[in-house]
Amino acid sequence: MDRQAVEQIVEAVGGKENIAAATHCVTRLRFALKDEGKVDKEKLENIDLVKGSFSANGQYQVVIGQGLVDKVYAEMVALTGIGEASKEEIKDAAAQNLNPLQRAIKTLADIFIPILPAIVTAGLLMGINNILTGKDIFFEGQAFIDVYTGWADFASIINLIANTAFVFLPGLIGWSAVNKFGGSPLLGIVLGLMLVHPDLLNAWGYGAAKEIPTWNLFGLTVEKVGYQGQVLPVLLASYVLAKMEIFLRKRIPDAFQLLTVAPIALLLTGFLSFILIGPITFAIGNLITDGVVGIFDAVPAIGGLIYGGLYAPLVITGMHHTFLAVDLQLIGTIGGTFLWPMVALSNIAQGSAAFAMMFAEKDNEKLKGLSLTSAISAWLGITEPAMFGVNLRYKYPFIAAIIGSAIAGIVITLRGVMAPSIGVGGLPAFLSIFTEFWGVFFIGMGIALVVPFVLTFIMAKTRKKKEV
Ligand SMILES: OC[C@H]1O[C@H](O[C@H]2O[C@H](CO)[C@@H](O)[C@H](O)[C@H]2O)[C@H](O)[C@@H](O)[C@@H]1O
Repeated sequence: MDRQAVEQIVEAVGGKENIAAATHCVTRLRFALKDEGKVDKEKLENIDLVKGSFSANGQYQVVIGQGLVDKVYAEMVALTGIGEASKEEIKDAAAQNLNPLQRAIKTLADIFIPILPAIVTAGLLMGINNILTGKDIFFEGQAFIDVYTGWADFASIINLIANTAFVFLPGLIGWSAVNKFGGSPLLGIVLGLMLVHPDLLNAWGYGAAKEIPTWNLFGLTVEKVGYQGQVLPVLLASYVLAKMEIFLRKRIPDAFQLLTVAPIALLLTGFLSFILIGPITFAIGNLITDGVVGIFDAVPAIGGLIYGGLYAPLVITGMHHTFLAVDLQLIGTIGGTFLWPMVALSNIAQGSAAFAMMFAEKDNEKLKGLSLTSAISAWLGITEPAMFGVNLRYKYPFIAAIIGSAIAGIVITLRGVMAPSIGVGGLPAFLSIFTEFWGVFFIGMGIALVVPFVLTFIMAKTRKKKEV
């Protein structure tokens, strides 16, 4: 690790004294600065390690890149004495600068980011299962497991491992949400799993059920159904649980806390969840899903154009993970998401625009190297190095990528491309797309690869001609 470069970063953001707190995500250092006016942006962006920097969501974000950012952060912690505890502090410090809507969006993103690895893994494994069980991939009219029947159970076990994260999704969300709201994560897991308890009628069987089982609470009838695939019930229940736990902890003497806090909080939240929170949020969740599906059904091209085009600008703000909630809700209710395939194509488009810069700016050695490595990263699902390191610096590659991504978005949305899960973005994404949509998805990939490349190259040449 280049210690001197890390020192330069600290200096450029206004010195150790200007850092209220600092943390990092997959690719960026995130600072809560006392005074953002003290940042020397030019000096900062001239440091080799730095791919770009900007202020968003009350944080000053410095793009370093996947893998490296952890090391830079560790070095900075050693250098400045900023403790690991500052991870929470920075969120609080930065949240002070946000309005309530921004804060709600950020909260949602913060809840879904920690569960992303489990979901992406599920998507990748579902992809393997797709290949083994999808018809017409290796043999006409038949799946691989139809011809090699011995592989059927192998595929079945892969599928079981893959969909575990989805079957118990409320458990994962409960853990992350209660943690975010300041309660005990373990209680969050219990709460989430309670909502998908096997004694309840599985939500996925609700529509087909001849009779809905009920509880009778002194005359009040409560449906005995689970909340598989639902996002809102567990989110709101987690909020209630965490706040109740905090309330009780403050009022109950230490000696009685173990005996009282968790049982009371869980019991009350449990009853509230089945009687009120669950049924109400279930209905709201379905309304939101119907709304999103309705828009994409009515005007698919516009939906594709907007989401395909605007996803990359959303990544700039760091708020893109908020949409994971919508993806998961779609997967839980209609069995797949038509939004995430566009995310994957947007990743590819950013990579291609950056890649084109390698040829357009042949004489710029530093840019050439960065173009290639950041393009590869984007093609594998991480776009910040390409966006901040190359495309946004020159602006036109970013615009070219957005155009390519929007066109690809329109094409795949018009054909209703869906994924059973969120998977690894970029080029490997096809694995996580339902196999019947592979053909049109490959066309979308082709557009996302070629259009940004060609447009960037043409724009670069046109600009050069004008300069002469
Ligand atoms: O901010 C990091 C990256 O976040 C997104 O990608 C990650 O989440 C995707 C699901 O939303 C997943 O498919 C991908 O494999 C993950 O890397 C975003 O799409 C990227 O542009 C961004 O770099």
